[in-house]
Amino acid sequence: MFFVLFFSVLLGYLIVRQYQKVSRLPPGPISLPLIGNLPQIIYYLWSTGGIVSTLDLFRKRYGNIFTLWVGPIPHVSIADYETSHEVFVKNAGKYADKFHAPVMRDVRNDIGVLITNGDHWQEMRRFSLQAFRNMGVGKDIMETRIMEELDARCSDIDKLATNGVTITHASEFFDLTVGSIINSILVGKRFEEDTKHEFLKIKETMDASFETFSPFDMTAPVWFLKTFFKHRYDKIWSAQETAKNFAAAEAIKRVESIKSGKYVIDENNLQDYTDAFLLKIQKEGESKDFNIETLKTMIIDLWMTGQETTTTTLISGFNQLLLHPEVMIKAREEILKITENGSRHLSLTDRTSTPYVNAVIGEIQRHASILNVSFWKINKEFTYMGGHPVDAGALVTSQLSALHVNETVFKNPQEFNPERFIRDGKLLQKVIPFGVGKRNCLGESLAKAELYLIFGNLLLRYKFEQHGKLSTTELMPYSAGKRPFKLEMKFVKI
Ligand code: HEM
Repeated sequence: MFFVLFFSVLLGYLIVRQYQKVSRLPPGPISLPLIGNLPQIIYYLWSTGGIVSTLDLFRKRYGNIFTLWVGPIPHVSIADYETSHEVFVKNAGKYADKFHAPVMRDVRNDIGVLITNGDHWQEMRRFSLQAFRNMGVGKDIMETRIMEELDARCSDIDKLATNGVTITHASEFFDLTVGSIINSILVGKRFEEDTKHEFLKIKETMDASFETFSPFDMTAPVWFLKTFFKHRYDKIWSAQETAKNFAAAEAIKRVESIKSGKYVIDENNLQDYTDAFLLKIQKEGESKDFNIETLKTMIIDLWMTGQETTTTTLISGFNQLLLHPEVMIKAREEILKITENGSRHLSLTDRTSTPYVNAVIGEIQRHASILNVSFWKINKEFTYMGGHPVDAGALVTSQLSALHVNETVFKNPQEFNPERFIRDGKLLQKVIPFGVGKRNCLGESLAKAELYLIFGNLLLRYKFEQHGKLSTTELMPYSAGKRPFKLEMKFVKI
C-alpha cells in the first residue's frame, strides 16, 4: 500500500513538473516524464519512413518552431529562415556552443574545431578562417587549384573513353576530385595513382562507420556505448583514428623534415594549411591550443567536413540532373553563352552573370540538404524565439532538413524546380545549406567555389547520360546525415 501511494505521489509530481517545463517551451506533442516523446518519435520514424518526414510531420502539426523531448531533454527545432536568422545571426554570440555527441568528444579528446566549444574552438576557427583567406579561398588562387584538379581528373576520364564515352562511378570521380582539393589545401598533396587506392579504402571505412552513426550514437553516453555496444564504439573509434593518421601523415613527415633541416617554411610563400600552422608554432612555441596533436586533429576535422558534404551534394546534384535532362540542357546553354561557346572555362567571376546555374545549384543544395538532423546548440538562458518561450537548458537548432522542405516557403518542395528561384529572386537566400550563425560552415566559400566550378565546367565539357539506376528515394533515412548512393553515369565528351 505504501509503495503504491509513494509511486502515485512521485508520478503525480513528475507529471506536474513536466507540465510546468512544457509551458516554457514552443509547442510539440504531449510528452511524458523521463521518456519525453520517444514513443511518438519511434512510431512516426517507423510510419513515415525516415527522420526528415518525421520532422516535417511535426512541423506541419505544431508550426515552424516545435519541441520534441528526446528522453528528458527538450530539443527545439526551427524550420523557417526568418526565425533562424533572428535567433542565430542577430543573437549569434549566445549560440556559439554546440551539443556534441559524447562518443565524438571522446574520440577527438576535446580538441579541434568541429567537436569543441569555448576558447579552444574560437582559436582554431579564427586561425583556420584566416589561413584559408591567406591561401586565396574565394579568390583566383583557389580557382586555379580547383581547376587544375578538375582538369587532371577529366584527363583521366578521357583516357578511359571509347568513342568519346566513359562510364564511371560518379562517387569515385567526385571523391577523388574533392578529396584531392582539400588534401592539397591541408597538406599540399593530391591523390595520384600511388595513394588513391588507400584513400578510397579509408573513405569506404569512414562511410561505413557514418552509415551506422544514428541519432542514438549522437546522444548515448560513452560508458553506455562502451559497455553495451562495444562493437559500435570500436567501429566509430577505429575509423576515425585510421583516417586521422592517414590524413595527417604528410604533416608529420614535414615536422620531421623541419627538424632535420630538410624543409624550411617560406613565410612569404606558405604552401598549405600545415605550413601556416607549423609557422605559428615555430614563432610562438607550442601551446595548449597550437601543438602537433591539435594540428593532426584540425587536419582530420577539415578533411572530413571538407569532403563528404561536397561529394554528397555533387552526387545528389548529378542524380537530379539525370532525372531532369531539360535542366541540364538549359544550364549548359547559359554556360556556353557566358564562356563564348566554351572558348574558356567557367570562372567564379561569372557567377553574377549565370542566374540559371546559380538557381540550379541552389535547388540541388535544397534537395541534397545533407544533414537529416542539424547540430544542436545549447540555450543557456530563458528567452523567446519567434514569439515562443524557450527555457534554459533546451537544445535548439535551425533544422535545415525540415526548413528546406517547408511548403509554406518552397511550394511543392518535393519537386526539383530551379525556376522557383528565377520567379522569386529573394527565395534563394532562404536556402541555407551551410547553416547560420557563429557555428555555420567554416568551409562555405571553398564549397561554393567547388560546386560552381565543378558543376559548371563539367556541363561545359560533357553530356551526361544515365547508366544503371537513378535514386528517387533516400538511401539512409535514419542516419544523422544523408549518404550518397553509388551513382554510375556516362561522360560523353562534347
Ligand atoms: C556542399 C558542401 C558543404 C555543406 C553543405 C556544408 C554544411 C555544413 C553545415 C550545415 C554545418 C553545420 C552548421 C551549423 O551547425 O550551424 C557545417 C559545419 C562545418 N563545416 Fe561545412 N559544409 C560543406 C563543405 C565544407 C567544407 C569544404 C569544409 C572545409 C574545408 C567544411 C568545414 C566545416 C567545419 C569545420 C564545420 C564546423 C564549424 C564549427 O563548428 O565551427 N564544410 N558545414
